Amino acid sequence: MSDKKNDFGDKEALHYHAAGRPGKLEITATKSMATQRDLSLAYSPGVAAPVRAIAEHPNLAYDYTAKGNLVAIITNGTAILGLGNLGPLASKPVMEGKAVLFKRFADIDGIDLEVDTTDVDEFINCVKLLGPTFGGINLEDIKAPECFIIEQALREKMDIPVFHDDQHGTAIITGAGIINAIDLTDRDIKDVTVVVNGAGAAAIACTELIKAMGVPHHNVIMCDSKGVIYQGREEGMNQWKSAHAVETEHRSLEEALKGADVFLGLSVQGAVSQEMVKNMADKPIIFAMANPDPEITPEDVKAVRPDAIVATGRSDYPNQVNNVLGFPYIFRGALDVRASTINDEMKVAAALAIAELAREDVPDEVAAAYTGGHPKYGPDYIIPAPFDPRLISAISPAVAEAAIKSGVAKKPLIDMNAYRKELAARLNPTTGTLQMVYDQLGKDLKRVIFTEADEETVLRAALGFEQNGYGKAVLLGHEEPIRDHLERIGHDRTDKLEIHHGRNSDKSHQYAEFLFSKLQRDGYLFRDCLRLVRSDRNVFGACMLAFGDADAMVTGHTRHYAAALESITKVIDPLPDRKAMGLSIVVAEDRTIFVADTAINEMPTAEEMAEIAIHTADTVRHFGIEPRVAFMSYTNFGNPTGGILATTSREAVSVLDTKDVDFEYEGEMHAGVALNPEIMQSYPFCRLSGPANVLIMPGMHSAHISTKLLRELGGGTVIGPMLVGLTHSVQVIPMGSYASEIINLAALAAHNVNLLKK
Ligand SMILES: NC(=O)C1=CN([C@@H]2O[C@H](COP(=O)(O)OP(=O)(O)OC[C@H]3O[C@@H](n4cnc5c(N)ncnc54)[C@H](OP(=O)(O)O)[C@@H]3O)[C@@H](O)[C@H]2O)C=CC1
Ligand SMILES: CC(=O)C(=O)O
Ligand SMILES: [Mg+2]
Repeated sequence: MSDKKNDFGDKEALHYHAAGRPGKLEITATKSMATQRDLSLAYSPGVAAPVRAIAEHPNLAYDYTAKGNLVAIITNGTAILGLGNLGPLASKPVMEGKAVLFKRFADIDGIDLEVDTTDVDEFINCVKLLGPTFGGINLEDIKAPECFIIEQALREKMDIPVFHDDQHGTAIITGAGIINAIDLTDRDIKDVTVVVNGAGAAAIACTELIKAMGVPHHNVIMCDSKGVIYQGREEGMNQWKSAHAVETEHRSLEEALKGADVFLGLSVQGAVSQEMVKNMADKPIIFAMANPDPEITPEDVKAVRPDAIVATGRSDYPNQVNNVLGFPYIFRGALDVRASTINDEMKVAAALAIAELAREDVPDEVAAAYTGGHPKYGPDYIIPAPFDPRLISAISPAVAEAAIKSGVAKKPLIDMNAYRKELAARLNPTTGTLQMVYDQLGKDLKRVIFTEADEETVLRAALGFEQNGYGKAVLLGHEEPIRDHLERIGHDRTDKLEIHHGRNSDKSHQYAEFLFSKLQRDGYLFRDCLRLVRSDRNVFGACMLAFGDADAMVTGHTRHYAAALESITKVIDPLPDRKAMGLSIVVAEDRTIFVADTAINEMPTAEEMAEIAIHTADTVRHFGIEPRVAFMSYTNFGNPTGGILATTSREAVSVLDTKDVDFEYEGEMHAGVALNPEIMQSYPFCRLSGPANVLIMPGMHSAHISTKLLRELGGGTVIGPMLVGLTHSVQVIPMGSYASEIINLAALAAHNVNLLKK
């Protein structure tokens, strides 16, 4: 039984596994199988063509089958986590779990194979014979010392990567954590003394890696179930343990831990007591990694050693040192360059990439996935969290690059930068949609105002925007809180930042005069305008744009959309013949859809809807997407007749018919017809050549509600609403946006500057 740090019990865990379709996996087809023709292509006779091609050129299996993205997670269940030898069938939930992690974190298709034998040769033969099916083999939870023999033999016999996760996956993450824990406690790796508890698969591999990283052999004492492994010991030994035997007086874990700097636990629950950690050196580093329950809990450590850095293998404590941080990404990199093996160079590259990533600022999405505030490199954050979306683009390219350099890549990558972007887009389709925008920004840096820079989230976004090379961040806000946040975040280049506030700006008078010239006939006095410029950041920022003191602006983190817009439009006019409007971008797994008007025109007339469609189509083209516009309704082509909302959508189509537009449009229709090609086939006269990618809504309520629903229910990532149709580039973010969402809109704001010039 666990110590119940988690908030669920065994009953809930069992229900989770049994609910709906039992287990955690299913297989889905990647090709259409809707018609007789599809069947002929996928199976007989169509399948004969790839069969012959592969028979002639075996490498074509990577082009015509799932092999290249398919990894087998293979075990015999002899060391299931720290639960021991419970057999192959009982190990299935863990192996299915690993398959899910492969998919979730690296888009790799994993399949679990539980092999019913403890005979080493039988196991080796079984796995070897399965070779043609897979792009890689992940061995899991096979006990030592058999695992060493099995892995070694399979590496020699197979031409695809074979990787025993409990050995190398664990060693890589432990290595990364140790690098950072040593750094944070001001130690030198050559001086640290280490006690390793456990002498099995994980412990031996971790010990080998930390020694390769610089910990001297004689500074490491290894213990197993019989105590210290000292030179000359005979009981319970094997060649792998002997390699780590040292000359020492110590015979028990308790004795070995006296004065030790580091404890690495890869054994069983409860193997370490509070008494033992009390006697360790100052600022001890304690990695209690037995799963599911550690050798000692962080609470028990902290009660007696508040100065300790503690890590466990679990996700419900800080510092999760678990191989989930490694194996998905290591295989991703190896598969993508068709590496024949995963060698030491690739493992070291992975460890360094992980250690490095922990020292960078943490994005809000990661912070939001964990309770306890925004993690910052330090004793409680020595290693990135598994939900960190940056892991894939940090680790996999490092592994791929090391494979290429060490000569084991059969398909070297040409463009590492493009690969990094592709990886980021693979798990977060938003990145793909915005990539073109980001690519263009790098070539032409714009000055973008962040109006609420004294809000920490906005400040992080501004710094991230600048650090990523998207443009120059111009900060609006009170200087003192901005500097306080910067200090807390650990930003050390404050001298390079440009901070403004209307209250102490020498431009305020000039801006107020300009504003007065615009507003005097609306009853504003000069002093009203001066007050606005000094106190309303949206007015001040908009004036900066009007005077060319900055190129674009992003605002709205703490003010309602309408309120922010009201201030902005006091200064900035709509474009001639254009309507200001809000355009939201919904990035779903397999497509990107634009929805308008999500922000400004509450009940557009038919003419206004047509206008919104024209401007949206124009904007969509700037994203490199050919618009297919659908006018939305709850009715389809006049059936049923419907009320004002339906008829307005229908009339908007008629209005467009009278204009000479160069994009596809159709309506009125409901969302099913617009987005589902099979339903659309029921209306053969429909002029759209494919599913719609621009949805023009009959009112702001439906536009707003539908995009918010998608955002909350997880049907897609929603960017925006993006404000279009003003003479200067301004974006108003939804209140309380994450830093990454602010960066996206800041990037769009910078990108739109050039569109306005066209
Ligand atoms: N956090 C992570 O990412 C990972 C954690 N682990 C954890 O590490 C542990 C070991 O896994 P693995 O190496 O695969 O298993 P193995 O079966 O290969 O090794 C188990 C080792 O633990 C030793 N052991 C058992 N009881 C004790 C004890 N009371 N004191 C000291 N040593 C003991 C065994 O000693 P002996 O040789 O005498 O039998 C053996 O050397 C498990 O708890 C597992 O969950 C493993 C992989 C990854
Ligand atoms: C994490 C893991 O692989 C184990 O505990 O065995
Ligand atoms: Mg394991």
